[in-house]
Amino acid sequence: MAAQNVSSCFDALVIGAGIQGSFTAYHLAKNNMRTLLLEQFLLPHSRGSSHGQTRIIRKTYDKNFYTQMMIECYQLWKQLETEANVTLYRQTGLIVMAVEGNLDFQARVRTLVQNQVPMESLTSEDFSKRFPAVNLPLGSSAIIDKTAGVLYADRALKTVQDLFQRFGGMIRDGEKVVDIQPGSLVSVTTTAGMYRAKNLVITAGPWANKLLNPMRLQLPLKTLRIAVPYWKEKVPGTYGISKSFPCFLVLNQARHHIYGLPSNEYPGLMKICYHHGTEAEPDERDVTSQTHFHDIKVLADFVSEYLPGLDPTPAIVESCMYTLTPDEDFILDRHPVHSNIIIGAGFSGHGFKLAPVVGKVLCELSMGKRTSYSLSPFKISRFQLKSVL
Ligand SMILES: Cc1cc2nc3c(=O)[nH]c(=O)nc-3n(C[C@H](O)[C@H](O)[C@H](O)COP(=O)(O)OP(=O)(O)OC[C@H]3O[C@@H](n4cnc5c(N)ncnc54)[C@H](O)[C@@H]3O)c2cc1C
Ligand SMILES: O=C(O)[C@@H]1CCCC=N1
Repeated sequence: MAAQNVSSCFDALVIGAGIQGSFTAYHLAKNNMRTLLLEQFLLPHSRGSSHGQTRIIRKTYDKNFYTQMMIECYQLWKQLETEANVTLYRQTGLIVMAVEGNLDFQARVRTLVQNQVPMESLTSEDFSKRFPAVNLPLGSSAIIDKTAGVLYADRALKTVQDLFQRFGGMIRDGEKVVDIQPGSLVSVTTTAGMYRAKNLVITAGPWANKLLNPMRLQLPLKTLRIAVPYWKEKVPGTYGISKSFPCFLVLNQARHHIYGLPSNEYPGLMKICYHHGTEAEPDERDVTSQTHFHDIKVLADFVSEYLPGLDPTPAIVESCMYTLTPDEDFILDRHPVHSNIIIGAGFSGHGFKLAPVVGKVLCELSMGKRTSYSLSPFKISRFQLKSVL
């Protein structure tokens, strides 16, 4: 269908069909808003932050507001599974490990206790009995967040997009937004045509600042290319989901956290990542192959120390993007000048599990409703901006 024939004015237009934009569009369509979701690439694609087969879901957070949001996220993920009759979540539990006395660890335990999340503290004897294939260094603490698990990410993204369309929403992929003209009706020009909408939501992942620049807004975002390595089990199944091996998170063992998921998506291979990367433009993510070198070395040392049942050389390395804010909290707010332009950005490598609630509050902002959560941790005004009109 040519863009010119598409209904000329929408209630809402969402730019970016990653998990945040897709969930926003889903909630808007469920609220009977005539909604268009625009995506620069043909779907599905692997250039942004939402691709890949799995993500961790957990209530373990150091900040109470995320744990509170996660309580509703679990319900909304469940609802999505029911609406689409698919399985998106598998409970595995999450081991959290840190050096004794680590303040981040203590904050996470407090938040779990405060919110009555089922959890268990493990002594080192308990630990080695339960997880004989993991070396917990002397002087470490460990807990299990029992409700944590794996989200099937690619399947989840497609499910949200399918349901959005089932609720009457329209997706146009392979259309890059090249111009935005603010106003009471926002005009959006793509490589294929022009659309108008009463409200615009920008959820463009690592491309957010490129879209905001012409509107004189630059958020303090860093875009990082992230290595996604898979490590081979010496004995297949040692760390397997079918043997109930959990996800894990090691706090600041290196400079940044290290996390892993049980072997599942590629049989015999376990995904273990470093919660950091190298600064890169999203369109240049793959131009040099050398920059994963440091992160892989950190992970290889970790694997040798903690997970002796894995070969410490990755079998596969994929890539993904993070968009970091300085405090690693999200940006969920209105454009400071154009109040019918809503921004969801800076998901800082931990936004997938929270997307059902992120989408809900971006929808609420767009519809002028009172938001279900306080958005003060997510405001643009917490930063000193260089260039806002
Ligand atoms: C390796 C890795 C592991 C992670 N692990 C976890 C985890 O375990 N748990 C967790 O909760 N989170 C995790 N995350 C984070 C989570 O995946 C991200 O926070 C989330 O996917 C961000 O989604 P997004 O929609 O903001 O961005 P994206 O997925 O990048 O979506 C933005 C979309 O906007 C489109 N776009 C941009 N510009 C334009 C334009 N001009 N016109 C049209 N379309 C445009 C892009 O093409 C893209 O599709 C991980 C991330 C990575 C990279
Ligand atoms: O959000 C998650 O669970 C993962 C693991 C911890 C660091 C970031 N992403």
